[in-house]
Amino acid sequence: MKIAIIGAGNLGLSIAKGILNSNGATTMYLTKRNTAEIEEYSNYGNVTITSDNREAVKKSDIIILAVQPSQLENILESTKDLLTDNHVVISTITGFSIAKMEAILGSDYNIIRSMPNTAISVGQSMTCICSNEKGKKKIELAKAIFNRMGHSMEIPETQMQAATVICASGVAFWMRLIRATTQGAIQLGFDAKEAQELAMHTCSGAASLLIESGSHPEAEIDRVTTPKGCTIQGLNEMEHQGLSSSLIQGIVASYEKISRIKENQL
Ligand SMILES: NC(=O)C1=CN([C@@H]2O[C@H](COP(=O)(O)OP(=O)(O)OC[C@H]3O[C@@H](n4cnc5c(N)ncnc54)[C@H](O)[C@@H]3O)[C@@H](O)[C@H]2O)C=CC1
Ligand SMILES: O=C(O)[C@@H]1CCC=N1
Repeated sequence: MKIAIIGAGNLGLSIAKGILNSNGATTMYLTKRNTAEIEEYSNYGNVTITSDNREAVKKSDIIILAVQPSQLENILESTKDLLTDNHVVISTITGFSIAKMEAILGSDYNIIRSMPNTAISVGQSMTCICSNEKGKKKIELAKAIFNRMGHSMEIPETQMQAATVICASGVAFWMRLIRATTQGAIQLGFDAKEAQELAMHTCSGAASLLIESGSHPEAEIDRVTTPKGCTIQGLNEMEHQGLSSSLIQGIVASYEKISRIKENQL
């Protein structure tokens, strides 16, 4: 696959790392206005660093857009004459609807809208995707690309904002939970490094249990909670303090915020 990543910033570079780690591209173009910061990527034999988006589009089949929302329109305008039937345009831009992209490009091109998260750099992103009418036949290709770097799910575009909160912002939410657990572990006597190791591997193991068994979280909780034991004591105290409620309220607040962003109107 010949892949161009237009906008090699935080997310664009995370995607580049994920693709490189999974040997997912025959050639890759990474574009950025000032390329000095990403020169190191040219050490990979198949990667070209450039500030020329037109060259990247011309020489690639899969165009991954990872610029800030305000930069997208100009980029689409300045490259649209190069697009062909073979191109698959994959946007990662938060809040930029397919209708808005079609208003610039027209509806004759394969357009995929995606919401990966930053764990894509380590091959563990939960990525939600949807497409325009024309792009429907490319959804499986897009899923195959993202499945190399984690897990993907096709969703209706109307759920994209909710997916942004749960999957993209979700990385930050889980980080805070891991940090809080780490702080608790330090209070119980572990040093900071040990505490983080215990917290993150326990978190990863808990998620793996659900992924591999397919069981419900409460079923796994029942396996851990000894009657009159320490787990139920801790869990109930967390709930008295509003653990589940604060998480749900935070998720809803995040969703309300993203829903207020003007560009999100479909
Ligand atoms: N799914 C997720 O977890 C996240 C998604 N996002 C979304 O990803 C997009 C990118 O966010 P970040 O990577 O944080 O932004 P960023 O600002 O780090 O990266 C954007 C990059 O685009 C480059 N750029 C600007 N104009 C350009 C042009 N004309 N041609 C080529 N490159 C150009 C900039 O130099 C910069 O390196 C945003 O639209 C944001 O909404 C952002 C953070 C997390
Ligand atoms: O915080 C934000 O608004 C963006 C969208 C998802 C991740 N970062």
